[in-house]
Amino acid sequence: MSAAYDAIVVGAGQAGPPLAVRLANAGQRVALIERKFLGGTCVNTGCKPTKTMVASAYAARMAQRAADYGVVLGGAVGMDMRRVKARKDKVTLDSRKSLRDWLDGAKNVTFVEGHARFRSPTEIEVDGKVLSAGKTFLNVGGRAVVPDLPGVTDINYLTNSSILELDELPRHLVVVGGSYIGLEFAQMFRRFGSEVTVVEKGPRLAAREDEDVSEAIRDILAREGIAFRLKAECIRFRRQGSDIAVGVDCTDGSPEVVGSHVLLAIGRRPNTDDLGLDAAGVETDQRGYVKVDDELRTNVGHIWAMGDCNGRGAFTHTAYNDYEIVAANLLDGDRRRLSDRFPCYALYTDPPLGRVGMTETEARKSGKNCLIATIAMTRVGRAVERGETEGFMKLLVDADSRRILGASILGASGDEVVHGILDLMYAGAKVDTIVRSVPIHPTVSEFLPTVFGSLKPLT
Ligand SMILES: Cc1cc2nc3c(=O)[nH]c(=O)nc-3n(C[C@H](O)[C@H](O)[C@H](O)COP(=O)(O)OP(=O)(O)OC[C@H]3O[C@@H](n4cnc5c(N)ncnc54)[C@H](O)[C@@H]3O)c2cc1C
Ligand SMILES: NC(=O)c1ccc[n+]([C@@H]2O[C@H](COP(=O)([O-])OP(=O)(O)OC[C@H]3O[C@@H](n4cnc5c(N)ncnc54)[C@H](O)[C@@H]3O)[C@@H](O)[C@H]2O)c1
Repeated sequence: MSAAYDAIVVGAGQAGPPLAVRLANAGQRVALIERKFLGGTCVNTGCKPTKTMVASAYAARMAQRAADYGVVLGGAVGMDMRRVKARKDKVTLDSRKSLRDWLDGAKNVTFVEGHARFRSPTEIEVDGKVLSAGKTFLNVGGRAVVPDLPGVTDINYLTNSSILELDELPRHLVVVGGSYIGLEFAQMFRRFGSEVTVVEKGPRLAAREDEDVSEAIRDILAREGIAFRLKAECIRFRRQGSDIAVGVDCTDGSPEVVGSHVLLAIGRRPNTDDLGLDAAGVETDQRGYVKVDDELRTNVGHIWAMGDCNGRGAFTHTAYNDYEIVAANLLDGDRRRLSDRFPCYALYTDPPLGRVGMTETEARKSGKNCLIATIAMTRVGRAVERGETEGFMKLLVDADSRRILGASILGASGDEVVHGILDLMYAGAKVDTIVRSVPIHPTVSEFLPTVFGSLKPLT
């Protein structure tokens, strides 16, 4: 028995549900298939739970620093990890429920629970039931990489999913991987009161960023008491009583770090290995990401791939934008393109790093005639008033076109401030526009005209 639809959407992450509803509202019969939780990674094991816990960690930090602000607390600051978890669970469950309510209210969308696998280019099997459709949209996301490192199967390691289930405080959390996921969890648990060591195989943290940004992030986190073991080449694990010994073989320091818990945060892989893509003839690259064109179409004309599984973005906003691109082209006659998008994201350490466009390293490699300006957050009045003066801003401009090339804003509200720059880039405006703007005082953003006004050649 096979059920026929106009469209099948596989995966209810950030792109699948809105596309299913748009197609259904346009009169198409749509099946939306999800094997686990509505909302996918972001809602259940990614952005939402982590940023909710980052908020708890910020509150803990402010309580620990209360005396700096003249606030007298009744006693020592402590954590109730069960309440931290309960708060996080509520935010996640509320979000999942509101998505469920929205989909329940959508006409023409059939929600199918189970694991989807292609049987042919137009047929998908879910728990023995076959669904067919003229168009299929993949939104299957990704999962944590579990490396094939010696001893890894002998220990109880944590990933970004299982660490969210902890309702106790790790005595010593060893975080393997010093990038976005690792650093957010490292700072969070340090603020909750754990001893934390970050083990990174590369020579620096967040290696996609400029070296000065990586250094500043490391300094900020080290001042909070996080230990780092960089250039950790031969990582291996062994049990030591109830603890876990992580072999790091760094060039200096002890060859082992012994912790009570280990978090693996060494990257993500797409959920495309168990999707039967061969049966559909859909091509992937060497790492398993589905190959797509500028409109997110795969090599099979009636199959599209959106979100993390296409390797063209790794964020919630890029997955959602993929939905917008597909919907615009299919339903609105609006030729939106992947190549219209500027890279942008934030790292939610505190202070956060807001990023858009090129890094300084990329600007140098571009061969363009570039201008650069920087300012330390110690010079930003609002940051001083808030007692949050760590970090700096770095801005890059094309000297010939006077268009903004990129920005790294590591500092108080850096994740928000960067949007003023992002908006100008989308507007195609010259930097002179912002130099003449009159911003509100006192804000962190008010320094943008001043900094853009002090551009120097990038030598
Ligand atoms: C710890 C962490 C923190 C993050 N923080 C941020 C952040 O602050 N900001 C940000 O922008 N991004 C963040 N991200 C990244 C963000 O979560 C992802 O980029 C985003 O969720 C990708 O959405 P997606 O729709 O592509 O896939 P997903 O959200 O992963 O959804 C895919 C869905 O498909 C389902 N699925 C997979 N295979 C099948 C199948 N065969 N059959 C049926 N269903 C299937 C899965 O169960 C899942 O529900 C974070 C990620 C992590 C891990
Ligand atoms: N704020 C955000 O938007 C946010 C937050 C978290 C995650 N994410 C998304 O999740 C994705 C994955 O993040 P991630 O931090 O897991 O991966 P990543 O690919 O960004 O970084 C992995 C890190 O692990 C290191 N590494 C790799 N193998 C190792 C090994 N064997 N031992 C030690 N270190 C090793 C790498 O050198 C790198 O520094 C990101 O690309 C991002 O898109 C986004």
